[in-house]
Amino acid sequence: KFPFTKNKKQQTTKPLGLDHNHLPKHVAIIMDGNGRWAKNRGMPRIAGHKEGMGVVKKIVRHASDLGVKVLTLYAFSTENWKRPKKEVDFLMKLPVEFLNTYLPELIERNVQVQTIGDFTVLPPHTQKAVKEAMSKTKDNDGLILNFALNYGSRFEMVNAVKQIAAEVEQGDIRVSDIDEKLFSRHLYTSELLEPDLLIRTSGEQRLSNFLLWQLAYAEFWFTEVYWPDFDESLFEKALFDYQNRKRRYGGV
Ligand SMILES: CCc1cc(N2CCCCCC2)n2ncc(-c3ccc(F)cc3)c2n1
Repeated sequence: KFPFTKNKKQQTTKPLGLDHNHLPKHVAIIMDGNGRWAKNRGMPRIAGHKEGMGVVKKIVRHASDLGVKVLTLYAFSTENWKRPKKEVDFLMKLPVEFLNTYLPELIERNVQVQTIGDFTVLPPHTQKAVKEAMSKTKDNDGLILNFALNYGSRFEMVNAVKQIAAEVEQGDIRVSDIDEKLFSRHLYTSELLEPDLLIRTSGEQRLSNFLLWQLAYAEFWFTEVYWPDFDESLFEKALFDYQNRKRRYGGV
């Protein structure tokens, strides 16, 4: 007799906790809501960014402890240059401050710092701090902590098209060689696994020109919570929901 339950719908027990053996390998996060968080408290926007940086440290620790392989954080988009100069100057100091206080722990945790985005237009002090972190952690094989800095997905994709067109023009490749794999290899993320899960805070349900090609098959998880109020338990809830979406309860 088939093990069917009385009623048509398959009844299966839903796991209670996180299955540490089936975590998403690559989690991407749009850390949104820092300005609104500050505004609601009558504080300047930069206070929200500052608070948000503390949450980055907490979530990096937790992702590293859980065994997530890659964590990509949208820290600065190409659109963010339109913010007031004072705010942009503040934001451009955050990588320096973050690494001054946290690089030793990242090294101890075997974290490898990487970046995606058009790096060369960042201020020299920002570039210097991030380059130092990348070189000091390049041999680590723990969590890959990947910061999207001055990143824009459409710029990245047009850039790839230009590179590929130039390779065809030079005769390095033929048009018939161009396929999805070759295109992916011309993106900033060429060495990375594609994201399995995208998390976005503050209730916005948009991609905002983030990893448009790479997120083609990712699960999207949204929360109303502003990034400064995001924490380890919400992070685990996103991973738990991801696991329960990927599982099919008896169905195909
Ligand atoms: C360049 C703008 C920016 C903004 C920012 N925010 C503000 C916006 C989102 C909330 C988080 C705090 N963070 N937080 C960490 C970094 C960081 C970047 C590179 C690196 F190597 C180490 C740390 C960061 N960078």
